[in-house]
Amino acid sequence: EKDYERKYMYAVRYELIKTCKQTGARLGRLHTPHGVIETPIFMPVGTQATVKAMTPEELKDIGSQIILSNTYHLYMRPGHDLIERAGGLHKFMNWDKPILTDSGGFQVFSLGPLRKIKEEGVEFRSHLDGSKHFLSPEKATEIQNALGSDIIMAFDECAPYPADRQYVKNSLERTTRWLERCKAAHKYPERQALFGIVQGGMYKELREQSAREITAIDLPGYAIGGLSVGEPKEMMYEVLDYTVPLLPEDKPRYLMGVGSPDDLLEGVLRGIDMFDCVLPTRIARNGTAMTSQGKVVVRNASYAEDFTSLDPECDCYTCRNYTKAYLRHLIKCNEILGARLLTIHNLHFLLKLMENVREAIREDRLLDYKKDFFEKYYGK
Ligand SMILES: CNc1nc2c(CC[C@H]3O[C@H](OC)[C@H](OC)[C@@H](OC)[C@@H]3OC)c3nc(N)[nH]c(=O)c3cc2[nH]1
Repeated sequence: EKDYERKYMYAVRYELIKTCKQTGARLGRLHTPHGVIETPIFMPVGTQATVKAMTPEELKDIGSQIILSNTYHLYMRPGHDLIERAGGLHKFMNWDKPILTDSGGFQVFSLGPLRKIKEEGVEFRSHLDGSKHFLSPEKATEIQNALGSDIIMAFDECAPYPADRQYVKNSLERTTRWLERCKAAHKYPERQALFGIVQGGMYKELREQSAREITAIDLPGYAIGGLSVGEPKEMMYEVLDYTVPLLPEDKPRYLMGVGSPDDLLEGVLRGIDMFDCVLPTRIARNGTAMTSQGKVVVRNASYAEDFTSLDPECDCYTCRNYTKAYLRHLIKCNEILGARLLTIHNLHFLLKLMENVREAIREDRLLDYKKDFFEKYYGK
């Protein structure tokens, strides 16, 4: 039975190991064609088939189990057909662990006025040369089939924030129809897991409607979309409070576009298993580090002669070998090594945070861990 399910029912199978007695947090394993992923997990973002400034070996050294890449960007450049001819995204970027790709929905919607939404799909202009393009559920699925990612996301509309109730209702109902079309167009369900995405904005009844409609479609996993779009943190947590319980316990739950350390912890407490965010890599390139003592902006003059390591409690390559003064120098000179060393540290920091979270769940002490972390990182 297990083997049958493993081989033929789903490309990705979630194994719930335990639920933390103190909270709703879960410890799990995600079995994929490219390996097993321990959850809760933070997934580094590699938009253009690379996690910026990192080699695959460095990503593995810091504990990355899965990385993300972007359908919209890869379709635009170098083209999903070229990547297919290269043997698929894993081969093209020399990454033999799991890959998750977004459907491009979020990207084309964030292109703003350049795009027109219709039942058929979305017409938009390329951010590179202004040429006209069209993305539909079928096209987004075809692109991800060509890329060969282990987890592919449904083509959805991430409603803007704020958005009026009727708009959000029409949008979520179209997203459900689009999910049916993605599932019908999906060529390899036995080796690429299609995840549905729950929408519904910040409206309780609409979130309940979307969760009902999306989970009525049998899939290997489900995401909560339409959050981390500028709404207040408390609002996002409230939406999670009433949306997560509507998702099936035996499938992975992915909160898209989240997040900062506090959002990761608050999401885990509410039963989320998977997260992605550009934050750690993006702020690294601007010279900001996430450390056990909170954020450190190495560019600040106060670090000019600070010959201590970035984070006394961190054992990453950067913290073992370089000082704040040297990192500040590299960032001030806009040296590539500066971006590399801070990216290594920030990704290691978040991956280590999630490893500590998994251990805390295992030992039923996640609330205590969260309290300690908040006091040290946020000073509260
Ligand atoms: C930040 N708040 C945020 N990001 C949302 C992403 C995109 C995630 C996407 O966000 C970047 O693309 C722009 C990342 O590339 C830079 C992508 O990684 C490859 C990542 O793909 C999973 C959403 N994607 C879909 N399909 N649907 C959503 O409702 C949604 C909501 C998000 N909120």
